[in-house]
Amino acid sequence: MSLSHLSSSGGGSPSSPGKLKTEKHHSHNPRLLLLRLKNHSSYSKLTLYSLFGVAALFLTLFFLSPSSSNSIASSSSYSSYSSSFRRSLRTSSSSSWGGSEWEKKVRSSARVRRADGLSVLVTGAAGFVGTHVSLALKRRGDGVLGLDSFNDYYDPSLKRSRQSLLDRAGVFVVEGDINDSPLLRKLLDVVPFSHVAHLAAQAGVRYAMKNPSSYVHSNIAGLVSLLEAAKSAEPQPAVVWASSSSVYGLNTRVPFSEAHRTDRPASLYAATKKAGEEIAHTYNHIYGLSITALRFFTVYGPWGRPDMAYYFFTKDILKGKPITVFQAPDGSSVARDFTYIDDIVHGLLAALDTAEKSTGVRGKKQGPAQLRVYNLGNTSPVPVTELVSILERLLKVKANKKVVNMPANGDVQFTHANISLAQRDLGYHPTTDLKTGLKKFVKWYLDYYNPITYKTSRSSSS
Ligand SMILES: O=C(O)[C@H]1O[C@H](OP(=O)(O)OP(=O)(O)OC[C@H]2O[C@@H](n3ccc(=O)[nH]c3=O)[C@H](O)[C@@H]2O)[C@H](O)[C@@H](O)[C@@H]1O
Repeated sequence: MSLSHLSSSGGGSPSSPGKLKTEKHHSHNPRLLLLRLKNHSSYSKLTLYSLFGVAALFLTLFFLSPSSSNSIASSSSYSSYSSSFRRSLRTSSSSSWGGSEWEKKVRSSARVRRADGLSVLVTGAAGFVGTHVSLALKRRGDGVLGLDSFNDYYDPSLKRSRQSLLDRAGVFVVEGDINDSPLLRKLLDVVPFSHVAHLAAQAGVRYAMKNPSSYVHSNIAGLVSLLEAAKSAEPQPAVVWASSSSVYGLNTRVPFSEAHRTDRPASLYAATKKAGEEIAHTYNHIYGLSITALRFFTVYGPWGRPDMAYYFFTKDILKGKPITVFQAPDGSSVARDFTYIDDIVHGLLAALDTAEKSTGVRGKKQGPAQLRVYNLGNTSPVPVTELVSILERLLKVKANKKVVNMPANGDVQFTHANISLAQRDLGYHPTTDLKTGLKKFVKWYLDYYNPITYKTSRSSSS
């Protein structure tokens, strides 16, 4: 239940708008409000009791939380705490941490099990890319600790399923927000991480018009909070983080190279990722943090993100619902350099493996540190119309397509990565074409959701 919902639910019965109005007028007098409520229906009493209940729960949780004493110490960390608290309320999840049992789990998850292995803090570990990266690191014997806020930007039950997968692989995911500075400090204190794979972010290009502040919260404030913790840690970890192909914005030179302009973002999402790259520069420059930004190009695959077109197209095609396919104003299709998750994981692990150590000691730079930016794309753009045709063939269902001109929603018409830099420095060689990758995605999707509609449509068409 959201706080806004709570605040709007106080007062009289929903079926008596007149009474509601009067109560609003006197709502500044709590005694009068109490008296009025006493004479009201049981519905009103219930509402009042639940309000008191939630307030009591809020206070209890606040004072019991291990981070509350730290949080009260400074007003900025207090506001970080309360914002993460609000977020966890919204997701009706608990984000308690601390204690010897908890520290034991943290250490055990982060324990390195191969010679010269890495110990990596993966933020956004229950996210799409975060899950795959955590599993791949764990498989090769690296120590991995996850951090995730489990927010409700998309179905949190999918994140919980990914968490179960991670749990079975021995990866513990701490529940918390990257803006919770005391928590970050604690994690970096308990484990001397060699690397941070920072994948927690507010993703999605078009959603930025609906909820702009969530982008500032996660992609700007959250990144600063993470880098602050990293620069003060002993040792300073090397940071590899997810930037985005969207930073190329209105760039028309193709394929997109790291040397091209990125100062014309087309969406707030892109602007926050671009700002992240500049923020990374300052932390590298002042504190000697080794930082690598990876510009991902429309990553897709099993365990993917339900807010992305390939995912919800699959869902809607199976349900027989119409899908909206964007086209450019001149009638040409929009296209994306769709990149398969396994290729991205290889690129990211190579970025971790080639990251040099940060140079700062006790928050002071001791010498120049590595600062890198790489495109991780597939180098082969595919029109969205073709994406739909592939899905139709794989699902054996015809899509109900509505082709419309691309709305002014922050989307760009075309993306295409030049990956020669990543090829040279990371040995990055994507190997999965869209058809092969979507086949794996569809197989996973049908397995995961086992949709009745799909079974019905197959049996009726055969
Ligand atoms: O490469 C990136 O940097 C970005 O890739 C994706 O963003 P996007 O490429 O817009 O991916 P989708 O939202 O899945 O859209 C894919 C294509 O489908 C099109 N589309 C989307 C939605 C829709 O209803 N119809 C439609 O034709 C879009 O215009 C786009 O060309 C991710 O959502 C971003 O988080 C990520 O940072």
